[in-house]
Amino acid sequence: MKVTVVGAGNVGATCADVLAYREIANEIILVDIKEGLAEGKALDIWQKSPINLYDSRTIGVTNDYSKTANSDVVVITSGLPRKPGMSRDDLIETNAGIVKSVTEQVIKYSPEATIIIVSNPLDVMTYQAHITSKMPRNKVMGMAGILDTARYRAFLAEALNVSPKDIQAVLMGGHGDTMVPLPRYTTVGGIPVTELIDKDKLDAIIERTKFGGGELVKLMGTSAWYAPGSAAAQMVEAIVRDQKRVFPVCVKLEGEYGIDDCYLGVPVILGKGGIEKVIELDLNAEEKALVENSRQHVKEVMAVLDKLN
Ligand SMILES: NC(=O)C1=CN([C@@H]2O[C@H](COP(=O)(O)OP(=O)(O)OC[C@H]3O[C@@H](n4cnc5c(N)ncnc54)[C@H](O)[C@@H]3O)[C@@H](O)[C@H]2O)C=CC1
Ligand SMILES: O=C([O-])CC(=O)C(=O)O
Repeated sequence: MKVTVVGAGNVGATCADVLAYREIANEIILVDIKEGLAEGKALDIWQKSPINLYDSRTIGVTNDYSKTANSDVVVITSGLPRKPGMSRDDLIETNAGIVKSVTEQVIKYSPEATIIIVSNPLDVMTYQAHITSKMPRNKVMGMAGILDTARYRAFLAEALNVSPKDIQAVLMGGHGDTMVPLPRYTTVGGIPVTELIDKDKLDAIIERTKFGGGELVKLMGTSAWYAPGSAAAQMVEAIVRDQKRVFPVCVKLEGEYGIDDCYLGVPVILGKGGIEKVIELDLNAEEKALVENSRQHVKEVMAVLDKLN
């Protein structure tokens, strides 16, 4: 399997590293616009292989998309990260141009690839890749839900003093402050979380999750990369190994949840066909209202993108 990661910055290089050491793909191409950066990071990851015992080959290139030809999956992480005080939406103008030009190059050399967008603002950059690539919705998707649920699960594991492995959760909506963690679909070793934690504590964890990206931006002056890079690699793994994993993924909704033509995070089945199924949950009135609020926000940012194109 051949996987390309565009953007050799914090998230892209982490993703390539996880893909390599977990041997998710045997050939990993790292691309960046900055001369030498992708070559250097790919070489560093390759030189780690005798230590960590893997044989996936990582190769870096500066803007040479011919080397990405016939990739099975392409992860797009190129673009600016936010700084303290910024929202993800503030990145739209710069990142839309980057995602558009990168998608054109990717599709030229790998017309059959499945594309995973990571660049922010996530839902709207997924929309940008979709309109540029003109690919069906099952092959163009955005990574956010695995990361957002991972934050939620990690906070819960800490509060309950249990292993994060045993916490399962669903989260829906856009990748922003309007995201919707769903306590009714959160379990701890099969036990509904509501039986194990007070409502006040759970509400505080939900609020922390919604602003989880911003918490890290404030701490580091730039955004997170270990969990985001690993989350993107987990999506690649589900596709290349045809695992049929159930994850929250950003996808174009076409009538599901009564929503049309909007890119939102929803639970899906991820396998070799990309998004093989959108799972429709029977949301209650309160959950529906929260998802609708998120939909409206994403739609507003999609309208900004329409003006840029
Ligand atoms: N979806 C999500 O959950 C997450 C999204 N992000 C987003 O991912 C993006 C990348 O974040 P970081 O890796 O931290 O940033 P970074 O600044 O470390 O890396 C971005 C890389 O993209 C490269 N780049 C810029 N234009 C390019 C082009 N036209 N072609 C190829 N490469 C190009 C830059 O040279 C840089 O190396 C940001 O937009 C960030 O907001 C970050 C974390 C989570
Ligand atoms: O917060 C950011 O800007 C990056 C991101 O999307 C995240 O870490 O959730």
